[in-house]
Amino acid sequence: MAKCIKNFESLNLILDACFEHRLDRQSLLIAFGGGVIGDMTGFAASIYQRGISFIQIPTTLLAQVDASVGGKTGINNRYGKNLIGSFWQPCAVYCDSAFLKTLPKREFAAGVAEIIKMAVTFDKDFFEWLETHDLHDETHLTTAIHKSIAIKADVVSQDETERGIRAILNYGHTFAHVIENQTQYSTYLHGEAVAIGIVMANALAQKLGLLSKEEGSRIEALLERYALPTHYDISDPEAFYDAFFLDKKSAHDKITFILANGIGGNDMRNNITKEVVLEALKDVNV
Ligand SMILES: O=C(O)C(=O)C[C@@H](O)[C@H](O)[C@H](O)COP(=O)(O)O
Ligand SMILES: [Zn+2]
Repeated sequence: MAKCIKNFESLNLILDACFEHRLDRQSLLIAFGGGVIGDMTGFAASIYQRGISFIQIPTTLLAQVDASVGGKTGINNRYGKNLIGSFWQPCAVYCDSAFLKTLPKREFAAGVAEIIKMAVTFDKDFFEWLETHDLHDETHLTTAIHKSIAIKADVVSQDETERGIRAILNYGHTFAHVIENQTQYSTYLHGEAVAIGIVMANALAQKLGLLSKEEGSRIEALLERYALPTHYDISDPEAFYDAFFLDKKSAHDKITFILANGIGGNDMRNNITKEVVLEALKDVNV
């Protein structure tokens, strides 16, 4: 699976190629591929000779609706996901839905998970539209891509470096990143881990009275309609909990959880006790 190449070794290969081809500060890198390629190319562009331009040509659904937009770049290390990186905006993002025609089913579903993420946290009407429209239909897919990019662009334009509202785009990710790291980026695609993370975050939101059981079930049903995984066996809840502290949203020993506040709403909480979090994890670990 591609995520295991998002590391220092691959980054070095890109930088070496830049030097070998004598790229200069006027040069331009083109990230042509999925989210991993975009994240690594963007990061290389941000540090090569203190920063050169790059453009994104995303070829997966996940990269088109999410990863290519907003300028988050980076790599993973043994401590966790995307822990080394930069904010570096592409000078353009070109999305062509023709690339999606040959996308493997799992890759397609992984992108849908990020679309659902945006609908749940920002747009109830969009969520209800997703419940009644099949994204395997090309016209519906195009509508969903436009809508997701619009939501993301709106959020990023308010908070480019994630000091506030942009963190909402991390709904499901606090859990997903731990799952991805624990499984060495080789079991789940990023969007699949996000789908599981959304269900875990929803269990927590339900414990806090932010989300009803019925709303949680609707979200889970929509994820399952695209054959996305919604369950992960947590073998060691304490270790799972401890891993949250490496999340970039945690500060001063406090973990910030991004939660749905009803469908179409969101909330950020950094005062949830460990006991409540562990209880929520227990609820989904059956
Ligand atoms: O663009 C954002 O902001 C996001 O959080 C989008 C996420 O879907 C994406 O996976 C992002 O790379 C996660 O960022 P991170 O800061 O949690 O590593
Ligand atoms: Zn993501």
